[in-house]
Amino acid sequence: MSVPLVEARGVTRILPLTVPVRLVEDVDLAVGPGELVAITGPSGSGKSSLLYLLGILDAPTSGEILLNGEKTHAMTSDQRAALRLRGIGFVFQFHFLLPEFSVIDNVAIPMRRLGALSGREIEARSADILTRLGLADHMRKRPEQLSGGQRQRVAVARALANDPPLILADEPTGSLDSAASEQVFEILSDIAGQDGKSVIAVTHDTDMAERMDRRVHLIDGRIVSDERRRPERPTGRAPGPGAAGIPLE
Ligand SMILES: Nc1ncnc2c1ncn2[C@@H]1O[C@H](COP(=O)(O)OP(=O)(O)OP(=O)(O)O)[C@@H](O)[C@H]1O
Repeated sequence: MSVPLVEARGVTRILPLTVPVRLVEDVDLAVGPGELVAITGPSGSGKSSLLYLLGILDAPTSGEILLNGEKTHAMTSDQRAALRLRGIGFVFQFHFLLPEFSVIDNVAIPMRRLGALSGREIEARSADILTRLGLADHMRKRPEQLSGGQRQRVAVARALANDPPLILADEPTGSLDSAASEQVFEILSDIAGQDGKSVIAVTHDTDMAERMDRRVHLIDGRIVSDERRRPERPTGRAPGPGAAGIPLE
């Protein structure tokens, strides 16, 4: 792997409570473009904590997180927010769509915040992403008019809005039935395999984890195994438009 898209180097996160809580301990992890990585482990093993650290939503107590080779430790919170907006798409177990907005307007939110495209371009791009995710007939609906699986696909579409090279998903299929889970899995798999994005997903679903390129298993905040099922994708492959690096501005 040349420069990993996201890297944790010796990352430890301790919550400074009266009795300090060790969430993540001495984690080294490097993920390259096009990799589809499962983070697994028992409940309370630190999976979500690690994902939030990789997504610079939280900061390590010691060690460092690098995005596209850039150290994030010394960045201001504004710089981190800008980096997240452009460089990282998040998908959570619960979709967190805005109920008063239409599906297409929910997908447009990150693009409007970024302010790089015109209103017409935003509308066209939102429609393209939703069409790709099989939601062309639902764009003008409100989230409440959709099934759980459709809503989660809208959440994935929103995560893709600014074409980030990194997608972080926390139990993305945790509240879905098996058919809807399969659809979301296929989409995440395509985002990695076809678009060349790095996709890291926390999951309790061992069957799904087995089908990913790589499985990182945590116990008590430590990585106890890191198994690659498929060889690393050659770095020349894939990265689609905007996926080659994370712009810092
Ligand atoms: N704010 C907090 N205060 C106290 N303990 C916390 C806090 N946040 C997390 N923890 C504890 O830290 C540990 C790791 O939590 P984390 O949510 O990362 O685990 P997880 O593997 O994602 O769990 P799950 O599979 O149940 O979602 C757990 O034991 C959790 O209870």
